[in-house]
Amino acid sequence: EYVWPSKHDRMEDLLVLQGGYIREGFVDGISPCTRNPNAPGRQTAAEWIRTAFHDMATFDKATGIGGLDASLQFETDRAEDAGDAFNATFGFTNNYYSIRTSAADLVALSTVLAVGNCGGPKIPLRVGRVDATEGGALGVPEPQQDLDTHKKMFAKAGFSTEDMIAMVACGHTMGGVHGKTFPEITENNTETNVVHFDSSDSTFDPKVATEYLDGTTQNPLVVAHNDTLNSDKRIFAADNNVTMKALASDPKTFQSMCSDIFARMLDTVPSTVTLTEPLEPIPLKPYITSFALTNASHITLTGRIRLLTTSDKYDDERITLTYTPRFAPAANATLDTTILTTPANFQLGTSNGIFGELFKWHEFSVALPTSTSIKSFNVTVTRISTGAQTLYNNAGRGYPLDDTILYQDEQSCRVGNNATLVAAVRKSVVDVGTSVVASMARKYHKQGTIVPAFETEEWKGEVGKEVGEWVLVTIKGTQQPESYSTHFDLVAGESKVEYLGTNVLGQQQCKEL
Ligand code: HEM
Repeated sequence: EYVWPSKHDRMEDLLVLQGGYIREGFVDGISPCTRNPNAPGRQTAAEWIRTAFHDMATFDKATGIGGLDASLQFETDRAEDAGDAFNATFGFTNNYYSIRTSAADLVALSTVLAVGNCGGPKIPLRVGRVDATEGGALGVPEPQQDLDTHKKMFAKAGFSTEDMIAMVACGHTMGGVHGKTFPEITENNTETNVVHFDSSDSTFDPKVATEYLDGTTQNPLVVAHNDTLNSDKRIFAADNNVTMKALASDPKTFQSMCSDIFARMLDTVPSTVTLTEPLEPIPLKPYITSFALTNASHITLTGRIRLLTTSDKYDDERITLTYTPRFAPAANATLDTTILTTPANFQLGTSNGIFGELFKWHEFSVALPTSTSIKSFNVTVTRISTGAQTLYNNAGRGYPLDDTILYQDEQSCRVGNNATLVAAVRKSVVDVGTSVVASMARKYHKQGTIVPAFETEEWKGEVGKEVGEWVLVTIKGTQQPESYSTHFDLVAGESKVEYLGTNVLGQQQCKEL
């Protein structure tokens, strides 16, 4: 069962928040499916799928080395990885790349979205892939190799002949062969020339199989004049067309066979990596945008609740939070522990995914007394029309908040390359000598790849003035432009605020508290 917060929350956002009020918009990179508006002849959805295959293809099942690990980022000048697709894909995934979203997970996500957005099935997305730090083995299949070589290559990676046929056919329902990269196949080397694998090159459908079987195919890897280059022709016929006939039998079978084989392709990872269960849209997910002191007597809690909903229900819900204070109120005092939320309005206050997910956002911002503070909250969703209530309590634990260390976002900023981060840390923790640090995921350029690498830097804090029961700790460090958009944790002993973004620091001034 999902427990908030999770270190995979960000990947879930990237999977499900494609449009509407709060959106990550990963899928924008492949809209439309038909073409890349900035590069004639190219089709980004097809490039993303091909990227996953090339990255995975050199897996060695016997040793557990290779697989989907983004080692392809170091291999893009190899002859077997010809074309613009790979650097373009990593260039795009870089926009979402972070200490919690590995390049390899983003490549897997991009295939799931490319297939799902362009008429294909919903491939389950597991996450937790770890990026390679250097290039791996050679061994991506090339068209001029014979069938026996291809069978051995796929077998080495853990796939049977039938698997190979399905994987290649499902892959080659999108896109085509570029004259610029493979002029010997297309016999036309102009920049924008592309010969598609089937007549519906931007739709994930069985035409690659039906046209092959009915003899109308124009697939350049089936009908090339130089038969040596006809790798699809040899592969598709490798089991006497049994698998191709199954793929062509009906669109549903095609979709489910492709989903199965692509899931296995994406989940081919180094044996040292453990993947999660497939990500599913989380029914109710809180987002805390600020949890910080406003003064000695008040702590501000600002955030949003994202509720998975349906189109006939999204404006029929009221959401309230009920919180548990960290300290009981004085005997004669009463404490209202209800936090009201307001439904977001802009763009109906909803966000959507590409697999029919619909979410409604409800927002809150409250000033809570520091004397009692907050330890956790539960969320109640009330259907206005019927009065029916549902309680969300984070698998029985409540949604936790730790006020031991608070990130004072308004007091933090970056001027030039000089970043100042301010934390408010409980006096009781500072007084016993606990050091307060920022653990900064510095990004830096690494030779031979366009994907930056991470190095965790520790920035030490300096104790400053007291604000009620807290002490302000100022943490200074320098950031080069490549790290303007990265993440850090604030740490005081056992207490942490994790995965805070640096991208807004440059747009604000450090305000005094
Ligand atoms: C023996 C195995 C394979 C061979 C020899 C092969 C060969 C090729 C070649 C020569 C191209 C043209 C690339 C270009 O001009 O940019 C291509 C494109 C493509 N391949 Fe494969 N491929 C194989 C397997 C696969 C598999 C298993 C997948 C996916 C699961 C896949 C997905 C794609 C896609 C989507 C394209 C179109 C790319 C675009 O339009 O930019 N291929 N393949």
